[in-house]
Amino acid sequence: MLLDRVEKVFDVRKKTGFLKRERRQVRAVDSLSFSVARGEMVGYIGPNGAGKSTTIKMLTGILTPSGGRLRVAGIDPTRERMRLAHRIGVVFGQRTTLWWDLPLLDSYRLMHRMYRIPDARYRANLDRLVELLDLGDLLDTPVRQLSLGQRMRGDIAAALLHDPEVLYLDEPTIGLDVISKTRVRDFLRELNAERATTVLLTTHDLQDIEQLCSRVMVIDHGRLMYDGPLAGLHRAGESERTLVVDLEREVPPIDAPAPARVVRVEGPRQWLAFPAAESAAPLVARIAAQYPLVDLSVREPDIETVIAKMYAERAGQADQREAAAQDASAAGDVSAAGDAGDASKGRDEGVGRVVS
Ligand SMILES: Nc1ncnc2c1ncn2[C@@H]1O[C@H](COP(=O)(O)OP(=O)(O)OP(=O)(O)O)[C@@H](O)[C@H]1O
Repeated sequence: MLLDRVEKVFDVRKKTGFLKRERRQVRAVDSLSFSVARGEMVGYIGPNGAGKSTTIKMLTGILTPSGGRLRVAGIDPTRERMRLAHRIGVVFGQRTTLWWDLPLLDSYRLMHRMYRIPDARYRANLDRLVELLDLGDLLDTPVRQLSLGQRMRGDIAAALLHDPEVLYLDEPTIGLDVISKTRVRDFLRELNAERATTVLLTTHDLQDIEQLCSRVMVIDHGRLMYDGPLAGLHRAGESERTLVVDLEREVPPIDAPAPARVVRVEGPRQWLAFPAAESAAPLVARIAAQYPLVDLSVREPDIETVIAKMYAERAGQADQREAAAQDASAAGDVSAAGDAGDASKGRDEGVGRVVS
Protein backbone atom coordinates (compact mmCIF):
# COMPACT_ATOMS: atom_id res chain seq x y z
CA MET A 1 0.00 0.00 0.00
CA LEU A 2 1.52 3.30 -1.05
CA LEU A 3 0.40 6.89 -0.66
CA ASP A 4 2.46 9.65 -2.16
CA ARG A 5 1.45 13.22 -1.25
CA VAL A 6 -2.23 12.33 -1.35
CA GLU A 7 -4.74 15.18 -0.97
CA LYS A 8 -8.49 15.31 -0.53
CA VAL A 9 -10.30 18.63 -0.57
CA PHE A 10 -14.06 18.82 -0.11
CA ASP A 11 -16.08 21.77 -1.38
CA VAL A 12 -18.60 22.63 1.28
CA ARG A 13 -21.51 25.03 0.71
CA LYS A 14 -23.02 26.60 3.79
CA LYS A 15 -26.27 28.58 3.90
CA THR A 16 -25.47 31.96 5.41
CA GLY A 17 -28.64 33.93 4.54
CA PHE A 18 -31.98 33.72 2.69
CA LEU A 19 -30.37 33.29 -0.74
CA LYS A 20 -26.75 33.38 0.30
CA ARG A 21 -24.43 30.47 0.28
CA GLU A 22 -20.83 30.54 1.33
CA ARG A 23 -18.35 28.22 -0.37
CA ARG A 24 -15.60 26.78 1.73
CA GLN A 25 -12.94 24.17 1.16
CA VAL A 26 -12.15 21.49 3.71
CA ARG A 27 -8.73 19.89 3.33
CA ALA A 28 -9.54 16.50 4.87
CA VAL A 29 -6.25 14.88 3.78
CA ASP A 30 -3.20 17.03 3.29
CA SER A 31 -0.09 15.80 1.44
CA LEU A 32 -0.22 12.39 3.09
CA SER A 33 2.60 9.95 2.33
CA PHE A 34 3.23 6.50 3.80
CA SER A 35 3.68 2.91 2.73
CA VAL A 36 2.58 -0.33 4.36
CA ALA A 37 4.35 -3.58 3.45
CA ARG A 38 2.55 -6.85 2.75
CA GLY A 39 1.66 -8.60 6.01
CA GLU A 40 2.05 -5.54 8.23
CA MET A 41 -0.60 -4.73 10.83
CA VAL A 42 -0.68 -0.98 11.28
CA GLY A 43 -2.79 1.15 13.60
CA TYR A 44 -4.20 4.30 12.00
CA ILE A 45 -5.36 6.66 14.69
CA GLY A 46 -6.27 10.27 15.27
CA PRO A 47 -8.89 12.52 16.86
CA ASN A 48 -12.41 12.91 15.42
CA GLY A 49 -12.37 14.61 12.02
CA ALA A 50 -8.64 13.90 11.53
CA GLY A 51 -9.13 12.37 8.08
CA LYS A 52 -9.00 8.63 8.84
CA SER A 53 -12.26 7.66 7.11
CA THR A 54 -11.44 9.86 4.15
CA THR A 55 -8.10 8.04 3.76
CA ILE A 56 -9.79 4.63 3.94
CA LYS A 57 -12.47 5.69 1.46
CA MET A 58 -9.72 6.72 -0.99
CA LEU A 59 -7.90 3.44 -0.39
CA THR A 60 -11.06 1.52 -1.33
CA GLY A 61 -11.82 3.69 -4.36
CA ILE A 62 -15.05 5.13 -2.87
CA LEU A 63 -13.52 8.63 -2.96
CA THR A 64 -11.21 10.04 -5.62
CA PRO A 65 -8.14 11.91 -4.32
CA SER A 66 -7.80 15.60 -5.29
CA GLY A 67 -4.09 15.05 -5.79
CA GLY A 68 -1.16 12.69 -5.25
CA ARG A 69 -0.65 9.03 -6.04
CA LEU A 70 -2.23 5.99 -4.45
CA ARG A 71 -1.68 2.24 -4.93
CA VAL A 72 -3.18 -0.75 -3.12
CA ALA A 73 -1.92 -4.22 -4.05
CA GLY A 74 -0.39 -2.53 -7.09
CA ILE A 75 -3.81 -1.20 -8.18
CA ASP A 76 -4.93 2.42 -8.59
CA PRO A 77 -8.19 2.40 -6.55
CA THR A 78 -9.79 5.20 -8.56
CA ARG A 79 -9.25 3.61 -11.95
CA GLU A 80 -9.86 -0.02 -11.08
CA ARG A 81 -12.25 -0.02 -8.18
CA MET A 82 -13.95 -3.29 -9.14
CA ARG A 83 -10.68 -5.17 -9.62
CA LEU A 84 -9.49 -3.82 -6.28
CA ALA A 85 -12.70 -4.96 -4.56
CA HIS A 86 -11.60 -8.58 -5.09
CA ARG A 87 -8.31 -7.92 -3.30
CA ILE A 88 -9.50 -5.96 -0.25
CA GLY A 89 -11.92 -6.47 2.64
CA VAL A 90 -13.54 -3.71 4.69
CA VAL A 91 -15.20 -3.81 8.11
CA PHE A 92 -16.94 -0.73 9.49
CA GLY A 93 -17.64 -1.35 13.17
CA GLN A 94 -20.54 1.08 13.26
CA ARG A 95 -22.29 -0.23 10.15
CA THR A 96 -22.92 -3.71 8.88
CA THR A 97 -22.39 -4.98 5.36
CA LEU A 98 -24.72 -7.90 6.11
CA TRP A 99 -28.38 -8.06 5.10
CA TRP A 100 -30.30 -7.09 8.20
CA ASP A 101 -33.33 -9.37 7.77
CA LEU A 102 -31.57 -12.39 6.32
CA PRO A 103 -29.97 -15.25 8.24
CA LEU A 104 -26.19 -14.83 8.40
CA LEU A 105 -25.59 -17.73 6.01
CA ASP A 106 -27.77 -16.11 3.32
CA SER A 107 -25.60 -12.98 3.43
CA TYR A 108 -22.55 -15.17 2.89
CA ARG A 109 -24.28 -16.95 -0.02
CA LEU A 110 -25.01 -13.58 -1.64
CA MET A 111 -21.38 -12.56 -1.23
CA HIS A 112 -20.28 -15.86 -2.75
CA ARG A 113 -22.18 -14.84 -5.91
CA MET A 114 -21.32 -11.14 -5.84
CA TYR A 115 -17.58 -11.75 -5.58
CA ARG A 116 -17.77 -14.80 -7.86
CA ILE A 117 -15.76 -16.83 -5.38
CA PRO A 118 -14.99 -20.31 -6.77
CA ASP A 119 -17.20 -22.89 -4.97
CA ALA A 120 -14.40 -24.93 -3.39
CA ARG A 121 -12.66 -21.82 -2.10
CA TYR A 122 -15.89 -20.37 -0.72
CA ARG A 123 -16.67 -23.58 1.16
CA ALA A 124 -13.14 -23.93 2.56
CA ASN A 125 -13.04 -20.27 3.66
CA LEU A 126 -16.53 -20.39 5.15
CA ASP A 127 -15.71 -23.54 7.16
CA ARG A 128 -12.51 -22.02 8.46
CA LEU A 129 -14.05 -18.65 9.35
CA VAL A 130 -17.08 -20.25 11.00
CA GLU A 131 -14.76 -22.33 13.15
CA LEU A 132 -12.26 -19.57 14.02
CA LEU A 133 -14.94 -16.98 14.74
CA ASP A 134 -17.28 -19.46 16.43
CA LEU A 135 -20.23 -18.70 14.16
CA GLY A 136 -21.62 -22.27 13.85
CA ASP A 137 -24.74 -21.69 16.00
CA LEU A 138 -25.48 -18.31 14.46
CA LEU A 139 -25.63 -19.11 10.74
CA ASP A 140 -29.43 -19.46 10.68
CA THR A 141 -30.07 -16.37 12.81
CA PRO A 142 -31.25 -13.14 11.12
CA VAL A 143 -28.58 -10.49 11.48
CA ARG A 144 -30.90 -8.11 13.36
CA GLN A 145 -31.17 -10.68 16.16
CA LEU A 146 -27.40 -10.96 16.70
CA SER A 147 -25.64 -9.25 19.59
CA LEU A 148 -23.10 -6.56 18.70
CA GLY A 149 -20.17 -8.94 19.28
CA GLN A 150 -21.79 -11.71 17.22
CA ARG A 151 -22.62 -9.26 14.43
CA MET A 152 -19.04 -7.99 14.40
CA ARG A 153 -17.67 -11.52 14.04
CA GLY A 154 -20.22 -12.09 11.28
CA ASP A 155 -19.05 -8.94 9.50
CA ILE A 156 -15.38 -9.87 9.79
CA ALA A 157 -16.10 -13.28 8.24
CA ALA A 158 -18.04 -11.57 5.41
CA ALA A 159 -15.07 -9.31 4.67
CA LEU A 160 -12.72 -12.30 4.42
CA LEU A 161 -14.74 -14.84 2.40
CA HIS A 162 -12.98 -13.83 -0.82
CA ASP A 163 -9.47 -14.10 0.70
CA PRO A 164 -8.48 -10.42 0.47
CA GLU A 165 -4.82 -9.61 0.91
CA VAL A 166 -5.59 -6.22 2.49
CA LEU A 167 -8.11 -5.68 5.27
CA TYR A 168 -9.33 -2.26 6.48
CA LEU A 169 -10.86 -2.35 9.92
CA ASP A 170 -12.69 0.71 11.19
CA GLU A 171 -13.36 0.44 14.96
CA PRO A 172 -13.76 -3.37 14.95
CA THR A 173 -14.05 -3.61 18.75
CA ILE A 174 -16.26 -0.59 19.43
CA GLY A 175 -18.97 -1.35 21.99
CA LEU A 176 -17.81 -4.95 22.51
CA ASP A 177 -17.41 -6.55 25.94
CA VAL A 178 -14.00 -7.76 27.10
CA ILE A 179 -14.53 -11.37 25.97
CA SER A 180 -15.74 -10.38 22.49
CA LYS A 181 -12.84 -7.96 22.11
CA THR A 182 -10.36 -10.71 23.02
CA ARG A 183 -12.00 -13.07 20.52
CA VAL A 184 -11.80 -10.54 17.68
CA ARG A 185 -8.18 -9.64 18.50
CA ASP A 186 -7.12 -13.30 18.77
CA PHE A 187 -8.70 -13.99 15.42
CA LEU A 188 -6.98 -11.04 13.72
CA ARG A 189 -3.61 -12.08 15.10
CA GLU A 190 -4.13 -15.60 13.79
CA LEU A 191 -5.30 -14.38 10.39
CA ASN A 192 -2.27 -12.15 10.04
CA ALA A 193 0.15 -14.92 11.08
CA GLU A 194 -1.48 -17.56 8.89
CA ARG A 195 -2.26 -15.57 5.73
CA ALA A 196 0.04 -12.54 5.97
CA THR A 197 -3.03 -10.35 5.47
CA THR A 198 -2.10 -6.66 5.55
CA VAL A 199 -4.27 -4.87 8.11
CA LEU A 200 -4.93 -1.15 8.48
CA LEU A 201 -6.73 -0.70 11.78
CA THR A 202 -8.59 2.44 12.82
CA THR A 203 -9.57 2.47 16.45
CA HIS A 204 -10.08 4.64 19.51
CA ASP A 205 -9.02 1.76 21.75
CA LEU A 206 -5.27 1.86 22.30
CA GLN A 207 -5.37 -1.72 23.58
CA ASP A 208 -6.32 -2.84 20.05
CA ILE A 209 -3.11 -1.23 18.84
CA GLU A 210 -1.03 -2.48 21.74
CA GLN A 211 -2.13 -6.06 21.23
CA LEU A 212 -2.12 -6.18 17.45
CA CYS A 213 0.12 -3.60 15.82
CA SER A 214 3.87 -3.17 15.89
CA ARG A 215 3.44 0.16 14.15
CA VAL A 216 1.05 3.04 14.58
CA MET A 217 0.45 6.11 12.44
CA VAL A 218 -1.15 9.20 13.92
CA ILE A 219 -3.04 11.56 11.65
CA ASP A 220 -4.42 14.96 12.58
CA HIS A 221 -5.85 17.70 10.35
CA GLY A 222 -5.19 15.34 7.44
CA ARG A 223 -1.45 15.20 8.10
CA LEU A 224 0.78 12.42 9.37
CA MET A 225 1.96 13.38 12.85
CA TYR A 226 3.74 10.23 13.99
CA ASP A 227 4.86 6.93 12.45
CA GLY A 228 6.48 4.27 14.64
CA PRO A 229 5.91 1.89 17.54
CA LEU A 230 3.18 2.60 20.11
CA ALA A 231 5.74 2.81 22.94
CA GLY A 232 7.49 5.56 20.98
CA LEU A 233 4.23 7.48 20.71
CA HIS A 234 3.74 7.20 24.45
CA ARG A 235 7.30 8.41 24.96
CA ALA A 236 6.84 11.30 22.52
CA GLY A 237 3.68 12.35 24.38
CA GLU A 238 5.00 11.35 27.82
CA SER A 239 1.63 9.71 28.32
CA GLU A 240 0.60 7.73 31.36
CA ARG A 241 -1.44 4.63 32.01
CA THR A 242 -3.48 4.12 35.15
CA LEU A 243 -3.29 1.13 37.45
CA VAL A 244 -6.53 0.71 39.37
CA VAL A 245 -5.89 -1.26 42.56
CA ASP A 246 -8.54 -2.78 44.84
CA LEU A 247 -7.27 -3.59 48.32
CA GLU A 248 -8.89 -5.58 51.15
CA ARG A 249 -9.25 -2.44 53.25
CA GLU A 250 -8.49 1.28 53.31
CA VAL A 251 -4.79 2.01 53.69
CA PRO A 252 -2.71 5.20 53.32
CA PRO A 253 -1.70 6.02 49.71
CA ILE A 254 0.51 3.28 48.27
CA ASP A 255 4.21 4.06 48.41
CA ALA A 256 5.08 3.63 44.71
CA PRO A 257 8.52 4.06 43.13
CA ALA A 258 8.70 7.36 41.17
CA PRO A 259 7.59 8.33 38.58
CA ALA A 260 4.61 6.10 39.50
CA ARG A 261 2.35 7.81 42.02
CA VAL A 262 -1.09 7.62 43.57
CA VAL A 263 -3.43 10.10 41.90
CA ARG A 264 -6.71 9.20 43.60
CA VAL A 265 -7.95 7.25 46.62
CA GLU A 266 -11.55 6.17 47.24
CA GLY A 267 -11.95 3.82 50.20
CA PRO A 268 -10.05 0.60 49.45
CA ARG A 269 -9.58 1.57 45.79
CA GLN A 270 -6.50 3.52 44.66
CA TRP A 271 -5.49 4.88 41.22
CA LEU A 272 -1.79 5.06 40.29
CA ALA A 273 -0.41 6.83 37.22
CA PHE A 274 2.74 5.43 35.60
CA PRO A 275 4.56 6.02 32.25
CA ALA A 276 2.62 4.30 29.44
CA ALA A 277 5.83 3.31 27.66
CA GLU A 278 6.83 1.14 30.66
CA SER A 279 5.55 -2.29 31.69
CA ALA A 280 3.13 -2.44 34.63
CA ALA A 281 4.68 -5.71 35.84
CA PRO A 282 7.30 -4.38 38.34
CA LEU A 283 4.76 -2.00 39.88
CA VAL A 284 2.15 -4.75 40.16
CA ALA A 285 4.70 -7.15 41.71
CA ARG A 286 5.70 -4.59 44.31
CA ILE A 287 2.11 -3.77 45.27
CA ALA A 288 1.18 -7.47 45.43
CA ALA A 289 4.12 -8.14 47.77
CA GLN A 290 3.47 -5.24 50.16
CA TYR A 291 -0.29 -4.61 50.18
CA PRO A 292 -3.47 -6.71 50.73
CA LEU A 293 -4.32 -6.85 47.02
CA VAL A 294 -7.75 -8.10 45.88
CA ASP A 295 -7.91 -7.06 42.24
CA LEU A 296 -6.35 -4.70 39.70
CA SER A 297 -6.74 -3.46 36.14
CA VAL A 298 -4.74 -1.25 33.80
CA ARG A 299 -6.40 1.61 31.90
CA GLU A 300 -4.87 2.98 28.73
CA PRO A 301 -4.73 6.74 28.15
CA ASP A 302 -7.19 7.88 25.50
CA ILE A 303 -5.90 8.78 22.07
CA GLU A 304 -6.97 12.43 22.36
CA THR A 305 -4.91 12.84 25.55
CA VAL A 306 -1.83 11.20 24.03
CA ILE A 307 -2.04 13.44 20.97
CA ALA A 308 -2.71 16.60 23.01
CA LYS A 309 0.38 15.82 25.12
CA MET A 310 2.42 15.18 21.99
CA TYR A 311 1.46 18.66 20.70
CA ALA A 312 2.29 20.26 24.04
CA GLU A 313 5.64 18.45 24.08
CA ARG A 314 6.43 19.61 20.53
CA ALA A 315 5.38 23.17 21.28
CA GLY A 316 7.71 23.04 24.30
CA GLN A 317 10.57 21.79 22.13
CA ALA A 318 9.93 24.51 19.56
CA ASP A 319 9.98 27.13 22.36
CA GLN A 320 13.25 25.66 23.64
CA ARG A 321 14.76 25.77 20.16
CA GLU A 322 13.62 29.36 19.70
CA ALA A 323 15.04 30.35 23.11
CA ALA A 324 18.33 28.60 22.30
CA ALA A 325 18.47 30.37 18.93
CA GLN A 326 17.84 33.72 20.61
CA ASP A 327 20.52 33.02 23.25
CA ALA A 328 22.92 31.95 20.54
CA SER A 329 22.34 34.98 18.35
CA ALA A 330 22.63 37.25 21.42
CA ALA A 331 26.01 35.60 22.13
CA GLY A 332 26.98 35.67 18.46
CA ASP A 333 27.22 31.85 18.52
CA VAL A 334 25.41 30.08 15.64
CA SER A 335 26.23 26.47 16.60
CA ALA A 336 24.19 26.46 19.85
CA ALA A 337 20.93 26.86 17.94
CA GLY A 338 21.89 24.00 15.65
CA ASP A 339 22.72 21.77 18.62
CA ALA A 340 19.35 22.35 20.27
CA GLY A 341 17.59 21.41 17.04
CA ASP A 342 19.67 18.26 16.54
CA ALA A 343 19.13 17.04 20.09
CA SER A 344 15.35 17.06 19.79
CA LYS A 345 15.58 15.46 16.34
CA GLY A 346 17.70 12.60 17.66
CA ARG A 347 15.24 11.97 20.47
CA ASP A 348 12.27 11.86 18.09
CA GLU A 349 13.92 9.49 15.68
CA GLY A 350 15.04 7.03 18.36
CA VAL A 351 11.55 5.60 18.81
CA GLY A 352 9.53 6.49 15.77
CA ARG A 353 9.11 9.36 13.42
CA VAL A 354 7.43 12.43 14.85
CA VAL A 355 6.56 14.14 11.62
CA SER A 356 6.57 17.91 11.58
N1 LIG B 1 -18.25 14.28 2.23
C1 LIG B 1 -17.70 15.28 2.91
N2 LIG B 1 -17.98 16.55 2.61
C2 LIG B 1 -17.42 17.58 3.26
N3 LIG B 1 -16.54 17.42 4.30
C3 LIG B 1 -16.23 16.16 4.65
C4 LIG B 1 -16.78 15.03 3.98
N4 LIG B 1 -16.27 13.90 4.56
C5 LIG B 1 -15.44 14.32 5.53
N5 LIG B 1 -15.41 15.67 5.59
C6 LIG B 1 -14.59 16.49 6.50
O1 LIG B 1 -13.26 16.07 6.37
C7 LIG B 1 -12.60 16.04 7.63
C8 LIG B 1 -12.09 14.62 7.92
O2 LIG B 1 -13.18 13.76 8.11
P1 LIG B 1 -13.04 12.17 8.33
O3 LIG B 1 -14.42 11.60 8.36
O4 LIG B 1 -12.10 11.61 7.35
O5 LIG B 1 -12.38 12.12 9.80
P2 LIG B 1 -12.15 10.87 10.75
O6 LIG B 1 -10.74 10.95 11.19
O7 LIG B 1 -12.58 9.61 10.10
O8 LIG B 1 -13.12 11.22 11.96
P3 LIG B 1 -13.98 10.26 12.96
O9 LIG B 1 -13.01 9.65 13.93
O10 LIG B 1 -14.88 11.24 13.63
O11 LIG B 1 -14.69 9.28 12.10
C9 LIG B 1 -13.63 16.54 8.65
O12 LIG B 1 -13.43 17.92 8.82
C10 LIG B 1 -14.95 16.28 7.95
O13 LIG B 1 -15.93 17.19 8.40
